[in-house]
Amino acid sequence: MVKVYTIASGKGGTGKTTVSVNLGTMLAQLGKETCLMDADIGMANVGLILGMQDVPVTLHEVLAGTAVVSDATYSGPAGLKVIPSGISLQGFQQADPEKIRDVMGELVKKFEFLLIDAPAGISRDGVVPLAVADEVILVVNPELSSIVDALKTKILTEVVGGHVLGCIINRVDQEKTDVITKKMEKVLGVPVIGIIPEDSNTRRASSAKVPIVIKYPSSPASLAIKRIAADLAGVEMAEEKASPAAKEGFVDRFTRVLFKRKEKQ
Ligand SMILES: Nc1ncnc2c1ncn2[C@@H]1O[C@H](COP(=O)(O)OP(=O)(O)OP(=O)(O)O)[C@@H](O)[C@H]1O
Repeated sequence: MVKVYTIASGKGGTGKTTVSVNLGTMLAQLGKETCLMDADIGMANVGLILGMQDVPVTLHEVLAGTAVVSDATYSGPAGLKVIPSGISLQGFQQADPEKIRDVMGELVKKFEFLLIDAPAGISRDGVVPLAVADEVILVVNPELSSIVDALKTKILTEVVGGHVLGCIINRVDQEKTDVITKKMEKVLGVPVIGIIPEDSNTRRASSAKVPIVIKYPSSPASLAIKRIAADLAGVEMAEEKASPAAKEGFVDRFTRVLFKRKEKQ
């Protein structure tokens, strides 16, 4: 039986796409047939994060009725199947978000897990992914504005007949984990299903266009994402120790030295 999760936020930039890409990759690595669809059709990022920005057919064409789902499905890391959205404004204008229901109808026959990266904010194209999922997962940062916007998304999900499984708190200062968990559960009224620490390797992995769970598998954020994926997949995972931040690479070191010199001049 397929399980459909929509990864939503409310406020933009909370790490929704990072979580979607890495959870999808981990589920695939755990041997689950998994597909990630970028339903953020106005501000698509999945393709950019995975280096698929130049693919010829995207979800835009499928939602415009000029291509079929299989034409827009690509192989990603660890065997994850990816349906990226396009980045053109014209493609966005021609895409009909209501058609996501038809796309899902096809995908649910083929996969064990379908992850949908939803748009941030409250918009017409954002409502369908909230309504069609089995469960919605909110990705929220510890800041008040992020919590308030996540609460609005939770309420909207319920209004359209969807269900929120819980929230993932991303970019957490590890020393404040207990306080923030209690606060989040109280304000949002949903369980915290994962806590991902602030981790500079996230940005490095994103620049390299490789999911952090593959590029830096022992990094603190990777370990947190692996735990969430294992819980969703219902598999036991041995405890792994986080390794310190990745060593500075040659390019980083070169840039740092170069800029230091320039600053001194
Ligand atoms: N745990 C983390 N530690 C440090 N940086 C992070 C973490 N998670 C995400 N980021 C960084 O935060 C930025 C925003 O992440 P991302 O693009 O995933 O957010 P988003 O919610 O999908 O944004 P949008 O609303 O624009 O779609 C990126 O630069 C990403 O590398």
